[in-house]
Amino acid sequence: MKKLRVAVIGARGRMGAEAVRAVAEAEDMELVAAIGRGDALTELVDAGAEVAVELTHPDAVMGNLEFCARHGIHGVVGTTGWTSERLDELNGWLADSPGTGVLIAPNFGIGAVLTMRFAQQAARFFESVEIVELHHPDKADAPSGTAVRTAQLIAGARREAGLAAQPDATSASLAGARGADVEGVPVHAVRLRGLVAHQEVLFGDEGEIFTLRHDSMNRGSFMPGVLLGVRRVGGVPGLTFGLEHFMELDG
Ligand SMILES: NC(=O)C1=CN([C@@H]2O[C@H](COP(=O)(O)OP(=O)(O)OC[C@H]3O[C@@H](n4cnc5c(N)ncnc54)[C@H](OP(=O)(O)O)[C@@H]3O)[C@@H](O)[C@H]2O)C=CC1
Ligand SMILES: O=C(O)C1=N[C@H](C(=O)O)C[C@H](O)C1
Repeated sequence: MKKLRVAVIGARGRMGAEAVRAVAEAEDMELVAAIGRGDALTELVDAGAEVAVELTHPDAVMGNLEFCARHGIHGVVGTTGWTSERLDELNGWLADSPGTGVLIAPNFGIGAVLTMRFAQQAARFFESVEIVELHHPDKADAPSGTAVRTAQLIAGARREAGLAAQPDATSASLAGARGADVEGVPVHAVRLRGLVAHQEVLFGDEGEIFTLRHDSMNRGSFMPGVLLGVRRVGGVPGLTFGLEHFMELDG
């Protein structure tokens, strides 16, 4: 069997180290490069990497992906901090490199992807919704990429259903007390030693509260999603946003 030649960028980080282990143990993959800060990206080309798993930092991800796109190396990206401007730039590089695929997964956890899907489905039935995401205190970005994506999906479903803005009579508050406003959905970020990655989506209506909760108890929980992305990305040129597109959720 021909093995997929896979590299990890950010290999010495919390997620990167886990990904190095998962790729090395996968029977259909060969780990050909483990790139850390200060290592040359040309190692990817020298090693003949077909897919690069990118798990670094919002400040580093764009340079790494530009290099990969230029060299026809597919990307599986967990790094957060995505804006529409960044996605446009990435799409530009991919347009110049037809055949190259990039998957950006706000969350590789299967349960987290399902939470996002269920939240999207529930959104039109409830007047109010708020998101609480809870993470370890070493995380660089807030709110989490998962929470932003969840809020965007909920907001889109509310718009489609013609729902009005949520009720909120707050007229005096301390800055931040009502969370970040992501397309009309309040998102609250908790940073606490002992946590890994957790999210609650709270829906409310008259006399009824509906809560969706997902907990990643360790970073091994993300690895089945990472490996799924690595196996599938080469067959899907261009940008794919969200692991759900590789999970056949609709059939
Ligand atoms: N999509 C998902 O399911 C998940 C996504 N994440 C995201 O993945 C990213 C990484 O998270 P995590 O592993 O916890 O973070 P860490 O800080 O533990 O790891 C990041 C690693 O990337 C390295 N790094 C920074 N810049 C570069 C660069 N230019 N080239 C190569 N390596 C670089 C860092 O080196 P140094 O230590 O020297 O700075 C560090 O080793 C974050 O954006 C996080 O939000 C995390 C978990 C799950
Ligand atoms: O930094 C993390 O740890 C995580 N980052 C991702 C995010 O921002 O959503 C995914 C998961 O929540 C863990």
